[in-house]
Amino acid sequence: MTKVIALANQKGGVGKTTTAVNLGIGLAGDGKKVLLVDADAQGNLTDSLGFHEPDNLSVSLATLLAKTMLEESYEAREGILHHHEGVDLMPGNIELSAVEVSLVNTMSRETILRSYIDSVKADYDYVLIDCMPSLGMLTINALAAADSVIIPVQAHYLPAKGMTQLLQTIARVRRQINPKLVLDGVLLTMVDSRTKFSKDISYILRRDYGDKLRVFNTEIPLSVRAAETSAKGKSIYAHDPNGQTAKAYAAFTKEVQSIGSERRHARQHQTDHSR
Ligand SMILES: Nc1ncnc2c1ncn2[C@@H]1O[C@H](COP(=O)(O)OP(=O)(O)OP(=O)(O)O)[C@@H](O)[C@H]1O
Ligand SMILES: [Mg+2]
Repeated sequence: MTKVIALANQKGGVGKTTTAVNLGIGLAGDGKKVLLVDADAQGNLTDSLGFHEPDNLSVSLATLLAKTMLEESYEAREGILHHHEGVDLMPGNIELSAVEVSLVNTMSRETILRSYIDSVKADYDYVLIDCMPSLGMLTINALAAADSVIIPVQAHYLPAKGMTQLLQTIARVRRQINPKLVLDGVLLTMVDSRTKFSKDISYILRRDYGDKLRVFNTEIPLSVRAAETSAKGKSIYAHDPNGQTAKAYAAFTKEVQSIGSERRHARQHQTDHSR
């Protein structure tokens, strides 16, 4: 079964896109079929995968969302690009801004992205949606389309206030649109292990939220090599295979895969006991 994961945080620059790339390519390296969906008008995910002029693409997510809204038909694989490290990409670009505006007056405005993803997901084990830094309609659409959410948090800032708002939005989407939505957890990114501040953030997150949500064991280190990857159009595994960040993203990829099996075991356990 396909698992659809949204990478969301309305705070900008926390590592959503970098995580989408390296989790996606990490999963592909483990033999999974992966579609990355760029749901951000900045087109950073598309750019990071080497399609450096996303605004010049003739078909992108905006095209297909517009067709979905108008109930026009499209080819199942229309617009899907392939990256040489083994993942597919539904690119995004500036046209998503216009789509986001027109969603407001559309029927089923929260579930247009879900309809699109439902039409392509059978080909994939994982669909990862890279959200934009806002809690607007496109992010709501991503949460409505997802089975679970991963929240990257940059270890430089105390996330307290923004986190509460994000958790409330997730809870509201779960109540009103997508009851099966779960929060997989929070991923600490850009962790500078030399500073006490990074350690404090990690400690505070685990202390204040640890009983309500998973904080992934893996922390992504701050590294210039990670920051270089988007310009190169490749993953950290290709750019700096022996570095700490590649190791961390590989470990994080394993953690994400283990969540599915934990849940399956828990369900199995429940059904065994209810027999
Ligand atoms: N582990 C890391 N160490 C150092 N720099 C990083 C790391 N991860 C990401 N970066 C850099 O930090 C910046 C923000 O990362 P990224 O684009 O992944 O965040 P984002 O949450 O997707 O941002 P936005 O909210 O704008 O979409 C980028 O320039 C990226 O290259
Ligand atoms: Mg981004």
